[in-house]
Amino acid sequence: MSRYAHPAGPRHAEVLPEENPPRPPHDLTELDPRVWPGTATRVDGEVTVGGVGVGALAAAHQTPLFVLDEQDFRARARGFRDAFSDAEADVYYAGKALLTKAVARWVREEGLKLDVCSGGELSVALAAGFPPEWIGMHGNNKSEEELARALDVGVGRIIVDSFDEIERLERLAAERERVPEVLVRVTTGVEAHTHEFVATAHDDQKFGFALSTGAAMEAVRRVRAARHIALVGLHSHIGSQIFDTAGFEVAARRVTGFLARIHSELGITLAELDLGGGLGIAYVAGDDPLEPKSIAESLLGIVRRECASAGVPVPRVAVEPGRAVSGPGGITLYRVGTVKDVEGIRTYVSVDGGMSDNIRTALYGSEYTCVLASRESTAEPMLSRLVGKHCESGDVIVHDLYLPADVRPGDLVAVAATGAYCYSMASNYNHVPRPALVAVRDGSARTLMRRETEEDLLRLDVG
Ligand SMILES: Cc1ncc(COP(=O)(O)O)c(C=O)c1O
Ligand SMILES: N[C@@H](CCCC[NH3+])C(=O)O
Repeated sequence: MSRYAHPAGPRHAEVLPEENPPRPPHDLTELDPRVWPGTATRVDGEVTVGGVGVGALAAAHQTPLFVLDEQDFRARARGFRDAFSDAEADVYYAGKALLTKAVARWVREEGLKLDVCSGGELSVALAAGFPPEWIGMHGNNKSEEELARALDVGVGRIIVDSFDEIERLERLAAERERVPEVLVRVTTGVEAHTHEFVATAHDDQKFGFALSTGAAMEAVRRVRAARHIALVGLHSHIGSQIFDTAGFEVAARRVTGFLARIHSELGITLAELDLGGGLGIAYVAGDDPLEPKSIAESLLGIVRRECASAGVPVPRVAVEPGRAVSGPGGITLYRVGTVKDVEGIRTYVSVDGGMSDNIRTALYGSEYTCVLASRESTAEPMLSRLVGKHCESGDVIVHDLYLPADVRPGDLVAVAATGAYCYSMASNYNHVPRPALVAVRDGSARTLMRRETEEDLLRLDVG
């Protein structure tokens, strides 16, 4: 049974009073600028992004289609760089959110560094000509091959995450007569206000060394004792899609306090403090993300104050935003295939993608905004569920949304804020080829990732 009742629409006359339904928006055609890419607008009723209409995009590149507003991406990258420029802090774009060769080049051109967390992400960065010394390498279980490659290409820094890794890195570095710079990843015990799957600073999880158990201090000691590893700093990342400053602030205070403790107990001055990523973005109306400038002021202020009161030099600060750079500029276009009214319950609008191009709804219960994009309609709002084509009833893209009641097969719908963690988490479930990713700018579209074909899928099947 539905959780929601439709207030008035013809398709949902029966009222299911378990909970209040979401209210229909005043205007189903509106593109809320907080949620949609900077250049998104309607022209003669059709949604356009980067000056290109969705109809033309779908005709040229088929659907589903990831569309990325290059101007929006670059502006957000610059926004972070500028927000942290006073302190000469480093901004590392977290490539896990979305990484292609073109994206890596934009990141470089906008003056950001790059955080990678696998050999695959590292290869994309290197293939794009990204300077290795501007790359930070993450991962809680980096393989020998990944660490060896990071050393061989000379990545700027490695963030160590386990005692096994410290030993492994020391051995690999000694074999190569190299001395990589490392940061120790610390878990500060902060309970970030976000989905439990994306919170990363509480003690009971796989990342980092806990401050509370003494593991973090032990890691610092071991790295110091290792002859082929240079300890340059500490790293803390509390989680992702976070809206309130409190979690960031408490973590910054604790990790700076730890830096001061290292200074007083071990006589070591650490030069770098990386406070990770995690800034939330607006997925639906009412989401109220923090501005890079305000978070920069608050974090830098805390680090300076804590250092001053402990009498330690202020370290160079780094942050690692991913979602907040690539998320808002991306949309996904789908073509409606079937519209099924489940009498008295709701209407299921099925599109030609689903959980293989957006797993976030199924995985985290994420919310999204979706509009009819190929045309405007004055039909009344119909409470709908946007679902995919996969063989899974949890294959939902948007649980509850209002679409015009005349939505029909052939229409294009657009889902907003899919630039982060959608393409990068895409799969081939049900042997569905992954969509193309195109960048739009100044009226033209450029393919960044071509659509996968069935031949691509069969190529791997060598049995
Ligand atoms: C270590 C680290 N840095 C940065 C990020 C980027 O996070 P976000 O995309 O939320 O900014 C993540 C992902 O949560 C992460 O694990
Ligand atoms: N993949 C997650 C965020 C995790 C980021 C990596 N630590 C998301 O879509 O929200």
